[in-house]
Amino acid sequence: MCLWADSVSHVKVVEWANVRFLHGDPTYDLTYSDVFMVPSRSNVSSRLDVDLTSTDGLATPTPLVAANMTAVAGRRMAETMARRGGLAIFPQDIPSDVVAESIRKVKASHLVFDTAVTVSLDTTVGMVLQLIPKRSHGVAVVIDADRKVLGLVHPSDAEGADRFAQARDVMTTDVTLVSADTAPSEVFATLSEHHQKVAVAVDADQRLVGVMTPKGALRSGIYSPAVDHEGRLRAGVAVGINGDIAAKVRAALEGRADVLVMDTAHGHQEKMIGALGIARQERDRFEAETGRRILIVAGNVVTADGVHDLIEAGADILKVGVGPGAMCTTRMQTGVGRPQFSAVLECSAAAREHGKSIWADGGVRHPRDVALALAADAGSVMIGSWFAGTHESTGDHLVDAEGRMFKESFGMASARAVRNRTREQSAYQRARAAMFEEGISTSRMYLDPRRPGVEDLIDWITSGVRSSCTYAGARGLAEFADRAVVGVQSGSGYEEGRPLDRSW
Ligand SMILES: NC(=O)C1=CN([C@@H]2O[C@H](COP(=O)(O)OP(=O)(O)OC[C@H]3O[C@@H](n4cnc5c(N)ncnc54)[C@H](OP(=O)(O)O)[C@@H]3O)[C@@H](O)[C@H]2O)C=CC1
Ligand SMILES: Nc1nc2c(ncn2[C@@H]2O[C@H](COP(=O)(O)O)[C@@H](O)[C@H]2O)c(=O)[nH]1
Repeated sequence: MCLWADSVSHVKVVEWANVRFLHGDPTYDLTYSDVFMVPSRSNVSSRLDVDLTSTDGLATPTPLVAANMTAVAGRRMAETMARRGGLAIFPQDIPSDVVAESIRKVKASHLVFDTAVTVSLDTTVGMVLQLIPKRSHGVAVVIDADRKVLGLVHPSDAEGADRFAQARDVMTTDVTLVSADTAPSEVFATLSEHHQKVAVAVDADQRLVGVMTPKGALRSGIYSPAVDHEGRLRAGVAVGINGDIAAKVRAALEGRADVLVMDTAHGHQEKMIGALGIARQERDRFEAETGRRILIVAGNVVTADGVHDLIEAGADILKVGVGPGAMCTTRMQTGVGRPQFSAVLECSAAAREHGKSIWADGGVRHPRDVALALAADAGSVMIGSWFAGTHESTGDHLVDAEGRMFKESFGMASARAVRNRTREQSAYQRARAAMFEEGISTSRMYLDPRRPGVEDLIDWITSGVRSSCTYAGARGLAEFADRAVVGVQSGSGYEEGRPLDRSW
């Protein structure tokens, strides 16, 4: 720790770990809400000049990871996250053959066009309306047995129709068809010209490839997809620390996982260290056979000691965060955990000593939280509950008494998740395991009507982070962590920054 004068802003700052603090060394641990960043002189003249490539060794174009939670990460989330440059991690509780099949589908998806919601001519209107919200593009494509496009159903087409009417009765045949190699900017122009909301891409045999909205076309010009060695979308898989670790790791690797997440609540325990040793062995064997090196993420930890021990045991990236999660009861139940900003700061510095990095896991509720985690030198940021409230999360759409759409979420250490995870054990063992719940079993994650899709949230987050980088004068995330100057604020300081939607 040292005192020094900042050459740009001339404020006295203190270097603590990897971030510079205004006004000296904080004497207690901090959450994201406790801190703010001050602007510095910058020569970055456009937010689009900022490169958001993750600094965690995976080098994904967008430093965001959808958490390995059953209510969050499934096939649609994985595909959409990767198309926009991030990642999703399939949870440990899903059988490995199901995960492998989901990854196969993710890797079969188009890099640019979104996978369509498809129905046949005789699908009932009730079913069509249930399927449309599974994706953000807001339509169902009617196809025949050969995947040839017959029409489109918009929710408005089905208004007033009997639920047992069929897609053929309500579909429109006024479809903007484009070839699958059309540039997104051209798709955008065509849609504007025809006043259409969605273009349908087809191959040379007129078979459906995917769909694109004007927003999707814009996004394709901003984001690069996260791709594997074959140019296919990437996805990760989580493995718990119980049972046959070698078999589970092998199944994940053979199922084409691009990153392996060794995951438990208390990552700094001997059982994790043993499990990591096994995972590393399997990973190295896989590399020798295939030439593909898969990075291992391990956690969760919140101390430098935890970081050092897990890196020694084989971790390439550390998952950091105990108790900040929205579904989490750990802190209230055990008193254990650590305010997340300080946990990220200390653990990222410890990991960098080994040339490694961390993921800041949990507690993110606003774009600013992601920016602060990256300023504290997280390589990527993992988000669970916030993403649970989107079209692409795994849950069904539900509607409350006021007509607001929500999805149900739950913690991975809740009684509900524990019951699921221990389903092959005896009733007695399951009941005993469920006594140790550290998460909530049901919660409502409302879809934000302005940002109902995970891509809307990614846009919101990344535009915030790009802007944070330019305020700090950084063109990339390593530079951002280097240049960010952080201050500690009071509760009223935080409150002052919140927008007001009505007068006071
Ligand atoms: N980031 C966080 O703050 C937290 C995250 N989670 C998430 O919940 C999911 C389930 O994790 P987990 O409960 O570890 O389940 P796991 O199924 O991975 O089991 C954990 C194993 O570790 C043993 N263990 C020892 N001490 C602890 C402890 N303090 N907490 C938990 N297990 C302990 C358990 O034994 P025994 O059951 O006999 O004690 C069990 O064998 C994971 O996805 C995890 O990331 C859960 C809690 C906190
Ligand atoms: N203590 C618990 N932590 C949990 C549980 N389920 C998930 N998690 C952790 O939260 C993050 C996601 O945080 P969020 O704020 O974005 O929702 C996740 O990755 C886990 O580490 C739980 O039941 N108990």
